Amino acid sequence: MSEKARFAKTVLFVPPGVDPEEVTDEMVLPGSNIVVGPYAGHSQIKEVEFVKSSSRAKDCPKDNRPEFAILGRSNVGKSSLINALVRKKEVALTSKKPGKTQLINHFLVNKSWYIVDLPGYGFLEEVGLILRLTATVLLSFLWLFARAPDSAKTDWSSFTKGYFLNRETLVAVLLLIDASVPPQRIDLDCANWLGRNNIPMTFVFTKCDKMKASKGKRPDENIKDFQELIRENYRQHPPWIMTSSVTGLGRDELLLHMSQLRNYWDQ
Ligand SMILES: Nc1nc2c(ncn2[C@@H]2O[C@H](COP(=O)(O)OP(=O)(O)OP(=O)(O)O)[C@@H](O)[C@H]2O)c(=O)[nH]1
Ligand SMILES: [Mg+2]
Repeated sequence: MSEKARFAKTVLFVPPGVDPEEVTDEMVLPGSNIVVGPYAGHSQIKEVEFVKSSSRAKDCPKDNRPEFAILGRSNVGKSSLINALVRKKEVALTSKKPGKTQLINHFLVNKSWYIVDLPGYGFLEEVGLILRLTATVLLSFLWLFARAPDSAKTDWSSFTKGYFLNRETLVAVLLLIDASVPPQRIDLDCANWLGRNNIPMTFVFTKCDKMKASKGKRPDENIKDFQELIRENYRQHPPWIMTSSVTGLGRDELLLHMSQLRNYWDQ
């Protein structure tokens, strides 16, 4: 294998249908490590329709359409990203106040594929303390490795395991990472968990417009730090892309990337 192909294979995301030896700079989407291949196609969103909220994987739509799950810490910008992709203000609002059993929200795009809005991880709701989706993932670590209580076990099996591990139509998880702050343990844990379970993911770095580093590092530096922490766990680096819901940075590129993943999955 040539040096170039080795570089392409370890640093870039080379999609199906592309020979790493043939990758050129023009094939890499700006602000990302994503190579565009022959499966990329129509990517713009014309129509979005809220379909349903589900609390368990088995309650999710069963029509076999491909889907992307949006996952990330609370406040990372999940709803803003969905609204930016869709170019509508109100679409993701439906998921703003999920009831305690309404955790997985399906939006049907162009009558052909789904965007799935999941609640943010990293916080507990007030009284009654319902652990929302990925808090459950994290509790499940405790359960697996440190014997958390039975309730965690129940949540784990019925929810996290049920959705991420058994959802056959899941094309990829878009794991949102706030690029305006240094790498967070909770995000790294989540990425590593997905990686260990072979669940395809794309890192979507949000808030990349926050370039004025009054204190701390710039987004590109935080992104580099995050990649380095992730690198050792993967033979091939997962796709990543810089976005901003404020400036629209990365929007069209992310949609194009999603189209190639979807079309390959769908063939
Ligand atoms: N500067 C900047 N701010 C952003 C961006 N995306 C989101 N925000 C802000 O970050 C805050 C949280 O955004 P949301 O989209 O509500 O975050 P969320 O991940 O859906 O949060 P939860 O639903 O609570 O899990 C809001 O104040 C947004 O205006 C971005 O790209 N740039
Ligand atoms: Mg939200």
